[in-house]
Amino acid sequence: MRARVPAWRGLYAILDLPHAGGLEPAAALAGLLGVMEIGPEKAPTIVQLRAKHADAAERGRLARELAPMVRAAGALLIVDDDVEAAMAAADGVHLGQEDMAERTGDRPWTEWLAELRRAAPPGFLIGLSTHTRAQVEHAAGLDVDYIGFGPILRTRSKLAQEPAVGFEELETVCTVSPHPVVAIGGLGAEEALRCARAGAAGAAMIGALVGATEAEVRARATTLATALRHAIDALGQPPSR
Ligand SMILES: Cc1ncc(COP(=O)(O)OP(=O)(O)O)c(N)n1
Ligand SMILES: Cc1nc(C(=O)O)sc1CCOP(=O)(O)O
Ligand SMILES: [Mg+2]
Repeated sequence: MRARVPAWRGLYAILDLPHAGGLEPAAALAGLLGVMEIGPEKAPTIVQLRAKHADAAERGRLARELAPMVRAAGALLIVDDDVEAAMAAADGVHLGQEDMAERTGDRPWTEWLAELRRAAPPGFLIGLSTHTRAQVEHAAGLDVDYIGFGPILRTRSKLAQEPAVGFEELETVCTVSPHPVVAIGGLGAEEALRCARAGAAGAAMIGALVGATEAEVRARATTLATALRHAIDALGQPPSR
């Protein structure tokens, strides 16, 4: 089985704050979105706000500030970790295995996710990190919209990382997962294209999108987004929504 291809296929840009290139959040985001060159194939289709060092109030403020820019570009804003900030201002949330364990405690994940679905607006996206085949198989029974799978290669952007899974395992996971797969971890342009050819719906990146100026970020994001969309569409499966 191959998962359906979502409309948001392509570049999944992670805006990791504080920005490693020293840019303010809005400038880094403007670069990612390629403001002057927006077209469905030239910009990331998803931007994730990942602000691990911000407190809840600051994360909420950032999500409210950035959401209109992301939406004006025709993309979706996902907030990492923070369900409350995501529900208040964004189009979805991304949760890791540890986030889920903390949130659910002794409760079944299915039950907690059903509650989240009921509370969330229609179309709200829920993403879940997976790092092993067992986690992918567990996720298959969960009401999530996509899984992150990685790290594909070792990453410099996350200290506490799981062992690298590699491209062959990604290809298998893309075949067995009913959910669209977003590949993550250690990806540059070449690696992202390999992920697309392995069947990933998206390639998520932090480091490959960092630049010291807005123009530099824009050049990186535009090139990557365009190449990825072409590679994914070349597989020939029409997007489902
Ligand atoms: C698309 C995507 N995939 C995986 C992750 C990692 O989430 P998590 O394991 O919760 O780690 P943190 O990013 O929260 O440190 C992600 N953020 N996005
Ligand atoms: C945030 C994150 N999660 C990962 C996972 O394996 O779940 S890897 C990762 C870091 C991705 O950054 P870069 O593109 O710079 O390697
Ligand atoms: Mg997390």
